[in-house]
Amino acid sequence: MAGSLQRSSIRMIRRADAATLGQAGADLVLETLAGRPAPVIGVATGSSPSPLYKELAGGTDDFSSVTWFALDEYVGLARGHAQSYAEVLRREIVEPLGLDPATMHVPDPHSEKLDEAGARYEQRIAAAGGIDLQILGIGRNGHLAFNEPGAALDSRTRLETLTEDTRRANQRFFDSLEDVPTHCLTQGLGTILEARQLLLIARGREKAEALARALTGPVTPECPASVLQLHGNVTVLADDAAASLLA
Ligand SMILES: N[C@@H]1[C@@H](O)[C@H](O)[C@@H](COP(=O)(O)O)O[C@@H]1O
Repeated sequence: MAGSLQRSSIRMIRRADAATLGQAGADLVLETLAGRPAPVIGVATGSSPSPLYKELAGGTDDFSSVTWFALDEYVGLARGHAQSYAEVLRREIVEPLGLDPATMHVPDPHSEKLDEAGARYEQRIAAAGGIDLQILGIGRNGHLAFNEPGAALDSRTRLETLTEDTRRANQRFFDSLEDVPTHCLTQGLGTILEARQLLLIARGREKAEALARALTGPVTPECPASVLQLHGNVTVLADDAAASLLA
C-alpha cells in the first residue's frame, strides 16, 4: 500500500490529506465489521477521527449490528450540553450513520456514584464481548483518551482530573477556559490495551512530537500513548504533518 510501512507490531499508514486519511480509516472499520455477527467499535471524539466518520456516513454500509463505546466523557457539563461527548457522538456518528441511539454507550457523568461509574462502564464493555477495534486520537502532550501524563499503564476506566494543557487545547470548543470542565471519565490505558485492535489517528504538525515519542520513545506513563508499543495489533494513520518526525 502506498505510503505505509510495517514497523514491529505497529502498522503505519501515511496519507497526504484528511479525505484520503478518512478513507483509509473507514476501510479498516469496514474490514473489522466484515464477518463479525456483533462487532464492537470504540470511538474517540476530537478533530482527528472526523474524516473517518464522514467517510462512513457517505457510504451505504449497514451498521445495525454494531455496538459502540466512547473513549471518554467530560464531567460537569449539563445534560445535553453541545460539547459533551455524548452530544458530539450523536452529531458525528449516531445521526449521520442512522444508528439506534441505544447502541452508543458513553460513560455516565451524571451518575451519583462517579467513583463507581468506571467499573460499571467496563462491565458494559465486557457484556458486549469486548472491543474489536478502538479508534484513538493523541493529545499534544501524549495523552490517550483522557489519560494524562503520569497515568498508570494498567489504569482502568475512572474519574480523572484534566491537566491545564489539555483544558487549553480543548478551549477551542468552549467560550472560555473557565467553561472547560476540570474532570472527566476516561477509559484507562489498561482498558484500551484490551481492545483487540487499535487505530490511532494523528493529524497536523502539533501532534508530530507526541506521535514520535509514542512510537519510538520509551514506554512510560510520561507519554501515555507509548502504551501502543505494548499492543500486538496497532495501526497508526497519520497525515504528512503529524508523521513528519518519523523516519
Ligand atoms: N479526550 C480527547 C481525546 O480522546 C482525543 O483523542 C484527543 C485529541 O483530540 P483532537 O483529535 O481534537 O486533537 O484529545 C481530547 O482531549
